Amino acid sequence: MIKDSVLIEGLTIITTIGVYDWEKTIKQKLVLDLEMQWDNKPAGLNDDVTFCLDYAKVTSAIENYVKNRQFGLIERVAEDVAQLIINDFFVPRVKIKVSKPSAIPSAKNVAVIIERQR
Ligand SMILES: Nc1nc2c(c(=O)[nH]1)N=C([C@H](O)[C@@H](O)CO)CN2
Repeated sequence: MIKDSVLIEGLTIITTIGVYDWEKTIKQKLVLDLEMQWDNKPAGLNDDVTFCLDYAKVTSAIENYVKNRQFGLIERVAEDVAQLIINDFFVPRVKIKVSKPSAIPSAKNVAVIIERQR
């Protein structure tokens, strides 16, 4: 059982997100927090980037995917990003929090959290 992970925290992406018509004509901020299960031992022992889950490459893939699409629910963003990480980066398990901090003026934040595995 692998207990190691790679994190990406506070990843801010501006995109088209929301269920209402007025939201489909504007861009809003999402913030993603990710915990990706990964065995960090080979990378650590060899000090070799080829063994690691490269958080820079994962970040670029997520940014390119999310900012160039239109979504209704933040749940959909979470599901799509989970599948991208599992399928393209061979991550066995991922936990994702998607926040939409501007959604509810009287709330500091709203978010969903999902966990998915290959
Ligand atoms: N669980 C969710 N509830 C709501 C969402 C959502 O994405 N997930 N979205 C909206 C609207 O788009 C809202 O953000 C507009 O302020 C409402 N509820």
